[in-house]
Amino acid sequence: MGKLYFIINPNAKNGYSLKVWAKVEKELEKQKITYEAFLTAYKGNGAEIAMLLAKQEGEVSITVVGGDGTLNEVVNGVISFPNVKVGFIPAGSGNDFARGFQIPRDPLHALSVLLRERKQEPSLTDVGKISCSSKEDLYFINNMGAGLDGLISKLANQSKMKKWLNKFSLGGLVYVYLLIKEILIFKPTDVQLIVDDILYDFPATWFVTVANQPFYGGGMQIAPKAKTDDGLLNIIIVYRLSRLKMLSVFVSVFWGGHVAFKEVKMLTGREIQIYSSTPMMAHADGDYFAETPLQIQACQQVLPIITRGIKKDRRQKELKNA
Ligand SMILES: Nc1ncnc2c1ncn2[C@@H]1O[C@H](COP(=O)(O)OP(=O)(O)OP(=O)(O)O)[C@@H](O)[C@H]1O
Repeated sequence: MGKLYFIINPNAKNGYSLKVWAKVEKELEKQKITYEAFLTAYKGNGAEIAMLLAKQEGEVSITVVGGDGTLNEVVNGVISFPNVKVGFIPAGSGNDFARGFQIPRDPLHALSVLLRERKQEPSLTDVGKISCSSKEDLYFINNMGAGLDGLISKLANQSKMKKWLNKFSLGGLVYVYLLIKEILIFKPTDVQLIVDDILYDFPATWFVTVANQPFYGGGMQIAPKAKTDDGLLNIIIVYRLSRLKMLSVFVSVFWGGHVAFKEVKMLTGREIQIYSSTPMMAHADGDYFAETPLQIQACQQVLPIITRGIKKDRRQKELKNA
């Protein structure tokens, strides 16, 4: 069993992460568990710390205390090191990873699952790899999106209102506000997708989301059928619909009802190319990344993670098929 490392984003959810970490640290000391902790100092530092830790010989466990953005950094830092297992204690404002991988929201409960599960074989999760001409490849563990959601990620991350609302645990409202505002002015564009060598044309497209797990944007079920270890990415395309209907699609995403709209197309695939008539902004795990054109590839079961979620899902499937 490798040494336990923690990477904490002290700014996640406006410093709420430090309260979470204080609870976790107290419990680790109570249980006399050896660990080492690092606070990130700036954006991108989580990936650097994770990569340095990963370069050690033997098995290493790195647990993120923060939000999905810091987790994304750590995933990118360790992706080429199979000796690293990644854990997560949710302390951010969105926490979609925790939802999708069944990690408890309560810090001490999440820690007890982590301490138990790290003694077991890790679960292997798929991740997506995004390539484009202007930047290095970037991996995502939850989802990526191009179009309206990419634009909103960019605006939300720059927003002063999000910081202020986070003080009252209401940071998520910024996304709702930006979404309603942008729905009124956003200009949809024509999109061509190539999914596993098949070409699809989507006129007047609002967004294309590529998901590895069901949850997105702080609890919306964008891809209700997504599985994290099937080697497939779930693609959701929302196109050719009025601004008013776009609003109803958005509301219905909270319970996964958007799949019933004829303007919402669901596909699955391993290799996806996104082209658009005008460039679409894209995010990876909620952080703005680049613009279209983009290539996305599913990487099957490449990342060991410490969670009970995938194994529980698989056991249920095996029981159903027995
Ligand atoms: N010390 C730091 N200073 C500034 N930015 C940081 C730091 N550490 C991490 N980041 C970046 O801050 C962004 C947000 O972090 P994180 O996701 O952990 O918290 P959050 O926004 O509160 O939660 P969520 O992503 O779940 O909404 C990420 O893009 C991450 O890369």
